[in-house]
Amino acid sequence: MTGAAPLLDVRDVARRYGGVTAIANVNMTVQAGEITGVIGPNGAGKTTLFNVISGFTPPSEGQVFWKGKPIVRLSTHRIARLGIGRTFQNLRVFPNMTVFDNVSVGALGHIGFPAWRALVPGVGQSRAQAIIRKTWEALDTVGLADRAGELAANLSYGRRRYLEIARALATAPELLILDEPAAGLNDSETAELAGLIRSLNAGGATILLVEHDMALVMGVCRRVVVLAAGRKIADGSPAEVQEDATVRQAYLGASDDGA
Ligand SMILES: Nc1ncnc2c1ncn2[C@@H]1O[C@H](COP(=O)(O)OP(=O)(O)OP(=O)(O)O)[C@@H](O)[C@H]1O
Repeated sequence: MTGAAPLLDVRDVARRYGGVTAIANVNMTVQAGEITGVIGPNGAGKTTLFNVISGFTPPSEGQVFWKGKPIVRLSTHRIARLGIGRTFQNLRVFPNMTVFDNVSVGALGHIGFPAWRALVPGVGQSRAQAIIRKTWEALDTVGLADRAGELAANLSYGRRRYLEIARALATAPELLILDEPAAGLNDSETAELAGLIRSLNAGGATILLVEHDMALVMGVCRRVVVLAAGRKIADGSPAEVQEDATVRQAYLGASDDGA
């Protein structure tokens, strides 16, 4: 643990859906510059935690601080603009739009482009240029620049995962939240993804990663938080959590943990 103030600080967060407690008493921090993993058996509450952090779900209890400021109850849009970008477990690619347009949607949401601005000479133009620049940068980072003009429907499943990452990158996130980015990828694609995650991190992005692929998590994360049945049961280095008896039990006890 470093003594520096965390970039993200999740405090005593709970989220209930009627009688179902998806997560409870969850505390965790993310330090700037780190790659932090969140693992846990199916239904452990990982996606719910990500949804709370990114504003897609309000917590029933608790607070989330971004650079020391509370962010719960801010809109997803505001949270994205503060610097938290995310991908989704289920791909949200628009198949009938080009690769470029799929990504520019992310840049547009971040930079903003109210319609009236397009009518003001100079103003509209500079915004449009910023959107185009951010879009190309993001496509370049994930290696999809040469396919910018193709329909997203033409991309393989693995490349669509990269497209989703590019869209999140186009919002210029300081914290990039990746929700099961390796789902559906084969071994070589997953190894390539590990390289991309490391290079994004080397380029300055702080990363929060939910994954079932243990080799990926243990290979790229410096810290791993383990959830089981909505509670945090471990938080430490990959070696520490792998040796943790409670973690082993949680996985052994899970009928289908996918790990
Ligand atoms: N909108 C919702 N309404 C009701 N229950 C929900 C809702 N979202 C999540 N839950 C429940 O909360 C619990 C945690 O779900 P969540 O999807 O966060 O787990 P997870 O760890 O991401 O699972 P997986 O690895 O299968 O994606 C589950 O019991 C789930 O059924």
